Amino acid sequence: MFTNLEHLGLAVNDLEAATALYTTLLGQPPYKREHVASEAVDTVFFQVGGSKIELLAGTSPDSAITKFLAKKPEGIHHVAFEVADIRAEMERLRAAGFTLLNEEPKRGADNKLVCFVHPKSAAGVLVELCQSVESEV
Ligand SMILES: CC[C@H](C(=O)O)C(=O)SCCNC(=O)CCNC(=O)[C@H](O)C(C)(C)COP(=O)(O)OP(=O)(O)OC[C@H]1O[C@@H](n2cnc3c(N)ncnc32)[C@H](O)[C@@H]1OP(=O)(O)O
Ligand SMILES: [Co+2]
Repeated sequence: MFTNLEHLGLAVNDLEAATALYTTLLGQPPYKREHVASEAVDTVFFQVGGSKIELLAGTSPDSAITKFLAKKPEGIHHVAFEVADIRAEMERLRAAGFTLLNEEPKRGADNKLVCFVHPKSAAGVLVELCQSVESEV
């Protein structure tokens, strides 16, 4: 079951400049900065009510964010939903014909297990499923 819009992922060229901008825009500082080596990204998280903004910058040429920004302007990169049971949701989406970008859940940022759905099977939106690690059975 999808339980919440967990975060909006924004791809940015200059993480420090974007962090300063969003600190002013949101009127609050980020609550977390995290490097995710497996994705070759640096992330900065802001909490906005029940949702979050995740700023992402690529840290290597083969980072998905670097590749994205080589072809597209800065902006919305993905939408992430919180799920109660990521494995069950992956099975459900596979059976429904969605293309998943990873076979198994993988460690994401912010203490989450994550999986991505290809934008081509989600009406042009890169969708991320997130399950809190603490809640993993
Ligand atoms: C996990 C840490 C953190 C977290 O929250 O926990 C993150 O969120 S990390 C986020 C970065 N990691 C990822 O995005 C992993 C999943 N992404 C991928 O596997 C690729 O980026 C992929 C498959 C979506 C695109 O791969 P690639 O760029 O090599 O392919 P193309 O450029 O050929 O794109 C194919 C096709 O898809 C369109 N596209 C690409 N990226 C996006 C996007 N973010 N949103 C919407 N559409 C996207 C692209 O335009 C191409 O379409 P076409 O019509 O053929 O031009
Ligand atoms: Co994300």
